[in-house]
Amino acid sequence: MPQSCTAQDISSSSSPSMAALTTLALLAGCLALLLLAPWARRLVRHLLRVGRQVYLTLDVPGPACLPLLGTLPAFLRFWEDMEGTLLDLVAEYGPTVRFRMVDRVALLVMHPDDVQAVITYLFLFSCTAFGYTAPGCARQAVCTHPALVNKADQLVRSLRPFTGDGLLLLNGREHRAHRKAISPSLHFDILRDFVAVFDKNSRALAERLGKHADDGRVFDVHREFGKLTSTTLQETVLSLSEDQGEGKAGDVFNVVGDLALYRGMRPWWQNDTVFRLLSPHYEQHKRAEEDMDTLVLRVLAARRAQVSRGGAPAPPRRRMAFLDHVLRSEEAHAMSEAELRAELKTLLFAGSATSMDFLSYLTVVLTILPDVQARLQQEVDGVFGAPGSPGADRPLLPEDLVHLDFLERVVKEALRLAPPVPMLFRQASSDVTLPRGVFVPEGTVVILVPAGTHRMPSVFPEPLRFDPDRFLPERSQGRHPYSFLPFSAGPRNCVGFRYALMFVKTAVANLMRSYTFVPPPSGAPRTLQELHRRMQPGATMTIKGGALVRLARRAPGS
Ligand code: HEM
Repeated sequence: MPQSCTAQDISSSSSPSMAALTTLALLAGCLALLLLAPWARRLVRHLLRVGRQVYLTLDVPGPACLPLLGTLPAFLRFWEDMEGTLLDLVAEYGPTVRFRMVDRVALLVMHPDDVQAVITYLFLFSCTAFGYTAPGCARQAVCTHPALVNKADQLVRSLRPFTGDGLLLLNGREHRAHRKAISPSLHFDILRDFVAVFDKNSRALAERLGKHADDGRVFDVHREFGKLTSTTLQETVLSLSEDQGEGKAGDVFNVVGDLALYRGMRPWWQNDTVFRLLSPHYEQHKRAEEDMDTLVLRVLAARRAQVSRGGAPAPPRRRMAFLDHVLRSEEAHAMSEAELRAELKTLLFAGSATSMDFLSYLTVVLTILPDVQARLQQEVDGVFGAPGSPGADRPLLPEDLVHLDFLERVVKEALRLAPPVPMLFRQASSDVTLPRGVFVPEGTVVILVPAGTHRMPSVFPEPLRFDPDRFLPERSQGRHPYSFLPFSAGPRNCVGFRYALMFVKTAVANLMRSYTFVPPPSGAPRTLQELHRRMQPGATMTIKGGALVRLARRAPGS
């Protein structure tokens, strides 16, 4: 009779293989579940993508990686102290530096050849390697390659709640369409009309500053420039007069910039639910979103109604605000209400913090370099007459700006040394090789750092010296066209760069007509190097502790 097997036998004879099978089945089940869940699939895909980025950029030099965190601490250190670390990074690793963040690889790109490729989308690559040879081309050709045209997705996610999908964040066809609708409204002829507003508001600022000149006390000129910039933008973009506009708009834009960067830099705050439940900044974030909406909603609704009724008289051609131009343009009719709102918020945000921070930086530079300030005053007096002379008080006209050559060079040199937008973020939508041979895998974030490009001694000799005359035409000849990027370049350059230059020149000229900026007796930076150590990168570069100055009235005939 065959022996029956006992339970004991079963467990002892088959337990190892059964246990292994069960474990395997469980694992396979979990894996299948994971792969079926969309979020799990996304996660696995993302990890594979990042792994590929890491592997294919192993030969690009960069700081050493920590387990899990990668080079995030090194990147945040660089972010906190760009002045102190930028040149060291370049000296150690060269003009392309690789960072490995928690969830992606980022490459800092500073060499003008590579910069050109990134922002003009033109790539020099070996045609034969792609099995394609351009007519008349033996090995290399300039080919249009849109791989790096898109903004990095963290930037888009962190700024979108505030501005919506405006020019700064849009990609591809939508970007081109909006750009086409908006650019004509910032045309040179229209900007000439805005000079009257720039002049009126900066003279009002000069008047307000009189009290500081009289009491001789130290004050933070950044707040004043905030008011000047936001009032002027609201007037020229939305057609709001000073008392209709939102006086605190400048503060809102600063907060928005800081919050967007704070969130964009920290991968753990990317998820909306996590940010809402856990972040100490959520309430502030929500308020700032509401403030941005409030700024444009009221005006846009009223103006749209006017235009569609057709009854409201068009504002006189002179002083017509940007919004009035856009609403009357054919392209804008194709834009939805939400798109138009996003563009208005984008223009106000992009134009405000950049201009006010730059004016503050330039003013502090003038306190440190009295010779430059004296030369500026001399030039301004040559155009308007010395203080107290007949006509010295006349309004500034667009024609005057053409004669302020030295001022233009001072502005450019200040933009070179401290470009207000510290980093430009792009993300590779496919694999691409930069002209100097660095391979950029799909998904990699490419960060242009204008301050790094602007300090390459091969392009700007003695790069740390403030020398406005390096922008004289004879000294600019032969300079790489993509070595000076305060407004970026190419099809995604700053749409407001002419506006910004005219506005800044008008404001500085009007202040120089009446005042001399003087350094505070103590606690202020005494050298450019000290000033640069205090520059704090955010969405724009601000001065830690504010732009502290004193003001002295210029004596008649001085
Ligand atoms: C000193 C002042 C300014 C500086 C340094 C500056 C700099 C820049 C830079 C570097 C970019 C490119 C950003 C990127 O690629 O990520 C940019 C884009 C932009 N700027 Fe400015 N900007 C200034 C003033 C203004 C003003 C006054 C306006 C509006 C009136 C403006 C509107 C814009 C817009 C809409 C974009 C997005 C353009 C696009 O992607 O097509 N900016 N700006």
